[in-house]
Amino acid sequence: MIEVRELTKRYGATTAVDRLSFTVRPGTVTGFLGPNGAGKTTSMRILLGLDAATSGEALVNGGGYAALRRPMREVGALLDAGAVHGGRRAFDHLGWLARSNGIGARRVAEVLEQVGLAGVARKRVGGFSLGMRQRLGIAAALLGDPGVLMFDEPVNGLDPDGVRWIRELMRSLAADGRTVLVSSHLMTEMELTADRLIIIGRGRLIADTSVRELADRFRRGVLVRTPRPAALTAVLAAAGGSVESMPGGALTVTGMDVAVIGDRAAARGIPLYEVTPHSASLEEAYMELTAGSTEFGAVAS
Ligand SMILES: Nc1ncnc2c1ncn2[C@@H]1O[C@H](COP(=O)(O)OP(=O)(O)OP(=O)(O)O)[C@@H](O)[C@H]1O
Repeated sequence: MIEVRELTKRYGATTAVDRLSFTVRPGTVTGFLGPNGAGKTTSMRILLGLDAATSGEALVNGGGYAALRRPMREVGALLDAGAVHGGRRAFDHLGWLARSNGIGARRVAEVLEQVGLAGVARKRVGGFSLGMRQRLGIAAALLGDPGVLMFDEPVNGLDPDGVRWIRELMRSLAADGRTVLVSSHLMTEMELTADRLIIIGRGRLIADTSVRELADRFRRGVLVRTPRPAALTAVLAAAGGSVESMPGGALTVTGMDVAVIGDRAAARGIPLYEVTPHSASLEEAYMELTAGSTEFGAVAS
C-alpha cells in the first residue's frame, strides 16, 4: 500500500507538489496521470527516499522508505532506465543489486527470464536498445519480489510490442495482489492499463477515481433517431428527460438511460432507428480536467 498525505515539495520558488494526498491499494494498477511538470516524478522520488519532502508524508507499507528494513523486498521501482553503467553486463548489474540486498543469484536468472533478457544476460548494457534498458530496469524492480511497484513513464519510447508487454506485466503484477503505481502523461495508455486513476496538475490532486467513474462522469447523453422526433420529445420530456434537437433530425437525451428511452418509446409505439449512449473519450475528459494545469500550454489568441 502507498499512502501520500498532505505531501508538499518546494524547490526554491517552485512548488512541485502541493498538499497532495492519495492512497494506492493492492490488487489494482493505479495510473498516476498529469501533464509535464505536474509533480509525478517528484512524488515518486519522495516515496522512494530519493528526495526529502518539504512537509507531509509519503509512506510505503505504513512507513517512510528510510524505515524499510529490506527496501528491495518491499518496493521496486523503475524511474530512469538510462541510469545503468553501459560497461556492465546485464547479469552483473542485477547481481550486484541482488547481493547488496541479500538476494541470491538464482533470482537474478529468474527475473532476466521474466523480462525476456535471458539471452543477452552476458551482454554489455551499453549496446542495449531503449526497450531492452526498460526491461532491465523492470528486472531490477522485480528482483526483491516486492509487494509495491512504481514505474515512471515505463512505455516512453517503446515499440508497440514493448508497450503491450509492459501493459500485460502491470496487469499480472496487480492480479498477484501487488500495489502497482504507474505514471504517464497519456490517458490513452492508462485507459488500457489502469483500474484507478490519480490525476494531478501543478502538484495538486485533480481527481482520484476509477476509470469507469470517470467515463460515467463525462457521459454526454444518448443520441436517438426516430421518424417521429416531436412525439418522442414530448414523451421523454414528460418523463423527466431533457431533449435537444440536433442538426439532421437526431435528438440528444440527457438524464435518462437507454432502457428507459426504449421503454417509453415502445409504450407509445414510437419507432426508434438508433439509440447510442455518447461519452466524451477519456482523453477529452482528461484534457478538460487538466486544462489550465499544463506547464507550457499554448496561449489562446
Ligand atoms: N531538482 C529540481 N529542482 C528544481 N525544480 C525541480 C526539480 N525537480 C523537479 N522540479 C520542478 O518541479 C515540477 C514538477 O516536476 P516533476 O518532474 O515531478 O513533474 P512530472 O509530473 O514528473 O513531469 P514530467 O512528465 O515532465 O516528467 C516541475 O516544475 C519541475 O521543473
